[in-house]
Amino acid sequence: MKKNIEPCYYGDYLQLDKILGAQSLESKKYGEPAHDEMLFIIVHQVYELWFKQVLHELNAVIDTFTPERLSDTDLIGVVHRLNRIIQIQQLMNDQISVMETMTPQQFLAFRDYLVPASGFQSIQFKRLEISLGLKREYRIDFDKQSFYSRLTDEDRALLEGLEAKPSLFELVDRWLARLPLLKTADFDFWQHYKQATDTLLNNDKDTIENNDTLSDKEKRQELNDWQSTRENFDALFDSSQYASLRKEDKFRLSHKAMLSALFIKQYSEAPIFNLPFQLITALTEIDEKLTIWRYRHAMMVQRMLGTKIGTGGSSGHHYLKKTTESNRIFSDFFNMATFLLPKDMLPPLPASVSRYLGFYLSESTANDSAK
Ligand code: HEM
Ligand SMILES: N[C@@H](CC(=O)c1ccccc1NC=O)C(=O)O
Repeated sequence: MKKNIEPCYYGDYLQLDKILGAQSLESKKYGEPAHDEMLFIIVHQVYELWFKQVLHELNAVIDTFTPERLSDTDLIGVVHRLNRIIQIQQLMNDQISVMETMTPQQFLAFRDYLVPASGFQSIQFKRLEISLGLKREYRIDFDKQSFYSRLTDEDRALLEGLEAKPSLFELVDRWLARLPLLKTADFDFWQHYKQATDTLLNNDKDTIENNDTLSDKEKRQELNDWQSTRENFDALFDSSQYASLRKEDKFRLSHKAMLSALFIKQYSEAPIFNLPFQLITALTEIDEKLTIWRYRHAMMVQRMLGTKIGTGGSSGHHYLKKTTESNRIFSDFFNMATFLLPKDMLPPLPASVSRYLGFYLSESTANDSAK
């Protein structure tokens, strides 16, 4: 690092004149200044700053994943950055309660001045969703049309450009799919796994059938649910069945990525899988925290507006509540728990597998030609 020549001054360094001079109340322009609009503006500005930081980390993670191969040192950096994002998300979720100190009536004192603006126009939030992996086809119907119609041409072009690039979801999928975890010469995990899951599933079926506390209707319902779990399990061993369930959006990960992730989760305590496991866990956490934010925001909206429509033209609370479940990105990592076996049902990992994977995971892009 070089020695600084000019003295640095706090306010100049942070450009506080710009930041602290950027709160102009709409209500004041109309000659009716509303005390609480200051809070409304500052809370949104703080969110946008955190979005900026989250995007900064996320873009760095995406850049790391973009080359074909990833070294384990790269993976350490990725997990570190994702964990930083998670901490910021926690803060963003907690921040909702600061906004909620404003009462619905205090909000109504300036709300009409904001039409037709709304969070729909937060480009950084949309960038975050798209970069994580939320494609237009996954958005709910209202959002499919409205998503782009309320933006300036410039913003629309920016988001459409981003949609055309690989998202973190796609990059992680590709990385997982390339890990050679499926079969080695002396170890066929999947054959063993299939036998073990058959035993587990049949036990569950017996439990339902012999449960006298269930009515016939309840029993039928539980057996139906059991049947669809059975189909999901079968699809793990049958790529064409997997593909058809994937078409119905039952799975989003590719078949190979799904199996790799499952393998990693099963053997998460093996040192060689620990970093990949931390990656999967961090992505799960990011999805969960974003879902919690959507839910808390939707609750706040209900509290502020009841069932009034939004300034952005949506149905308000109802629309936002729907997006909490439908805008999930890494839901496969959550549902994967369905397929996990207890440790005592797992075959031990042969040393050859660890050695082989150890080589693969610690290999860097530069070493490719040496392979
Ligand atoms: C009094 C507080 C708030 C109310 C009543 C409110 C209300 C709403 C409503 C009704 C929508 C749906 C769009 C519409 O039709 O208007 C929306 C969307 C949105 N709001 Fe808020 N909001 C509030 C605070 C915030 C804050 C603090 C943020 C932080 C940045 C935020 C970010 C967003 C985002 C990103 C969307 C788009 C969500 C999506 O499309 O999935 N809102 N808000
Ligand atoms: N959509 C909100 C207004 C609102 O919350 C808002 C308005 C302008 C800029 C940001 C906003 N925040 C989140 O939607 C409403 O319908 O009251």
